Amino acid sequence: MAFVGAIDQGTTSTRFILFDHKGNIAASHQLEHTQIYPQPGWCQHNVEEIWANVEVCVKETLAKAGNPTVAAVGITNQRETSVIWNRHTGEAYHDALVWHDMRTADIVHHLTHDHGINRFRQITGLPVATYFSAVKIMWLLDNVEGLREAAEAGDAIFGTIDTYLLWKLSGHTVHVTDVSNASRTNLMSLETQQWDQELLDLLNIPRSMLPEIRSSSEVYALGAESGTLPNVPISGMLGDQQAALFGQTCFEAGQAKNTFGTGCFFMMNTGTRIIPSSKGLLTTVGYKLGNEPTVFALEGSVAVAGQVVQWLRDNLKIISKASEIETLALSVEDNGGVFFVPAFSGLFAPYWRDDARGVICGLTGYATREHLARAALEAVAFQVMDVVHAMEEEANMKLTSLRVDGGMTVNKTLMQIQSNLLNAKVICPRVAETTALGAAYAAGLAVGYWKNIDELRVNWQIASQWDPFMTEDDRSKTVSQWKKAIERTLNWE
Ligand SMILES: Nc1ncnc2c1ncn2[C@@H]1O[C@H](COP(=O)(O)OP(=O)(O)O)[C@@H](O)[C@H]1O
Ligand SMILES: O=P(O)(O)OC[C@H](O)CO
Repeated sequence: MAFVGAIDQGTTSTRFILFDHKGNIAASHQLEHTQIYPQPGWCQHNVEEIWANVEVCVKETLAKAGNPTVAAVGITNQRETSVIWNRHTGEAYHDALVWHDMRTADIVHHLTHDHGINRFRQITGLPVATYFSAVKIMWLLDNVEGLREAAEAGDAIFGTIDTYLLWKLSGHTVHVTDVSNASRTNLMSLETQQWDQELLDLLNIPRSMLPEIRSSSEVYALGAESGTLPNVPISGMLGDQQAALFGQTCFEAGQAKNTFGTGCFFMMNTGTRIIPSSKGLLTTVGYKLGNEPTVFALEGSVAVAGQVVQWLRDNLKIISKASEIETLALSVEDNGGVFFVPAFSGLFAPYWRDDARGVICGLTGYATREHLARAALEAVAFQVMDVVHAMEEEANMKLTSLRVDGGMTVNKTLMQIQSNLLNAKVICPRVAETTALGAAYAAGLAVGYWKNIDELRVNWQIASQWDPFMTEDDRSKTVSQWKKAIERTLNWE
């Protein structure tokens, strides 16, 4: 029996998962990698460590499954995270700058002041922010000695993590990205789906260092003969949030999902229409299957979700493992008046305020670590509520149900809080690994393992569902306190 594999290279960990034709998981292996924090607000990853983890995850998964036939492999990845390496030696010039790294705040202020953000939004669908790759490339070119010269000479090449992994898997030959990842760089025109020369000139980024932009589902390369996936077609690439949208089979305009991982990412399929946002959402590429028309999406990105649980564990040490947050939160009736806005990387959608910093407010002598744990979970749900409300205003509709996935969905208390705040059903599918599944689907479609998307629709089934129970009065009181807490984060930096 043949399987389709997916490499899911996330912010905190890397997985390789084998799926069968029904979308069931046959085997998987996962490894965490080091988060390097050289200064407050900075975060970088060692791409050699990530690549080593990919190789181990692939080997271990294949061994667990008894070394089966692999029909195709897809790649899905933390998006925007940027690395530049030497095309001859393969060595990275610097650790990858992670999507939530804020070292580029000055570049952003300069660009916003001098050029305004509207031109970027018009062309790429994104505001100028520390989040996207363009300013990370500029920082690397300006701060790593000799790098600009190497880039201009054609020796240094850029990639998001999809591109880097494909380049490694192909035996250092193929330098390609997919249109969903390219749409997160702030350098790609949504209209042409090519790099935009006006923006490249403005930012002084040499075009020759950028990968070729291709669809999300086609054979890009065969795994190198000497590698861990010899001659296996690498035939799907999607940014991880777009992969989750695809894995959740949100194929129709209006269908939406929210992924609860390190951050939270709400995304709604908008069909073949590019819908500009006036409410602080991102207009982005959903996916493109081979030669079919590109499908677009609107996204609400929240920088800190599961990361706040890691922070309570690693920095405050009030829990020793992530699951303990639920036990603590459940041991109190409510948040005891405590509100926690984890604006560790400023605030992303719908606010886009890099001057914001985290606050814990409403503290009295009554507050305990249990209340803080509850406030942390509520913060995740409030942030998702904010982006959903922005989407509802933008699209003039009310969301009645939300498909969810990601590592935090094991937390049933969070799912119930989310349902209450949204006043909508929250639905978790049978296969919770929707990100990897989406990449596997893209890869399998390209090689005919699945014939069409109708074959994928039947694989999506409900595993659990949460219905709201909260009075409108209680909801509006707590939401208005959350808004006051948000106000207190602003104008800090
Ligand atoms: N029981 C839990 N309750 C709350 N958060 C959890 C729980 N288990 C894991 N998490 C959080 O989920 C996140 C991992 O989710 P995952 O989808 O694997 O993230 P990513 O793809 O961003 O690496 C971590 O930030 C972790 O703190
Ligand atoms: O790896 P995740 O799940 O934290 O996702 C990160 C996003 O792709 C950042 O845009």
